[in-house]
Amino acid sequence: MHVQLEGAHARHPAARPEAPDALRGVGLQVDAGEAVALIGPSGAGKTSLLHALGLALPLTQGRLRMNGVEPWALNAAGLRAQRRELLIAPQTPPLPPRQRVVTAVLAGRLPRWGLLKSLASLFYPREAPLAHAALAPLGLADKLWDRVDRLSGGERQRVGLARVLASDTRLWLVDEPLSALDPTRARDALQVLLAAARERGVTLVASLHHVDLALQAFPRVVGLRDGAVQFDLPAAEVTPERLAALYAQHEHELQGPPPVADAPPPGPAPVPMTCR
Ligand SMILES: Nc1ncnc2c1ncn2[C@@H]1O[C@H](COP(=O)(O)OP(=O)(O)OP(=O)(O)O)[C@@H](O)[C@H]1O
Repeated sequence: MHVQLEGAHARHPAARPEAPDALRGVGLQVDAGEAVALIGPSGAGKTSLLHALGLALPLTQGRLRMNGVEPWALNAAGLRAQRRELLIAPQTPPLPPRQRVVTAVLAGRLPRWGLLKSLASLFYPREAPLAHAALAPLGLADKLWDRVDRLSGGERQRVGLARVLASDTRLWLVDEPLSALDPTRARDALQVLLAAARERGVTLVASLHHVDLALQAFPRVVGLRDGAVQFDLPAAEVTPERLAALYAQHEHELQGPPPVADAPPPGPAPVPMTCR
């Protein structure tokens, strides 16, 4: 899907009146099948930009076009149809505690399924092979029938990515997909995501706190700060000087998130023993 933002301003409904807009005049054009990384310090507007592209945050000024169509000018049914073409993957995937992994992954298909098929899938997930195929490249094939609340944080995050792989949408908007993964898993998961998007011609826009990974893996990198695009360049042209300016006063974020220990979920609470 081709997406184009011009002079985009947006603010969150709950923003304090004196707070500046989350997006302040963003211009961005992404071709069908292109992969773009968003980087920038905390509060730069990366999530807001993904939500604006994902029709979850309306523009207060400017224009958004998707395949030449202005989605916010459509009627409610048209807007719903446009939303079915895209998937927003939040940093922490919303996974109900007792849900099975297979059901969580197949949720990536829900926008395409009718109500009956969606409900039936909750009780009898017929498309389990589809979920299995999405989990396998992320190293989670053996977790298909596990409960999500028995997974570690990193496994849950990879289930969120498997949900993206299982969807058949044309635009993937992925918000910091690697925060709970160790460096090797993060690199592998990113390669899986990029390869799948490339093979299927899906447009991929991903925000990343791992600046090194963004520069290594993505052909094009957009630097955001204070709700505006600071640079939009091929990764090879993003120099240390540009990064230093982008992260000025936030230098510690340039190192990426702190290393994670992907601990298994906490076990059952200890049972108190009483001695007579
Ligand atoms: N739900 C909200 N309500 C009000 N203001 C918000 C909300 N979410 C974000 N903002 C504000 O919008 C601005 C941009 O935030 P955003 O979350 O898009 O940044 P970000 O670059 O994704 O940050 P991070 O890297 O920390 O996730 C910030 O000033 C933030 O305080």
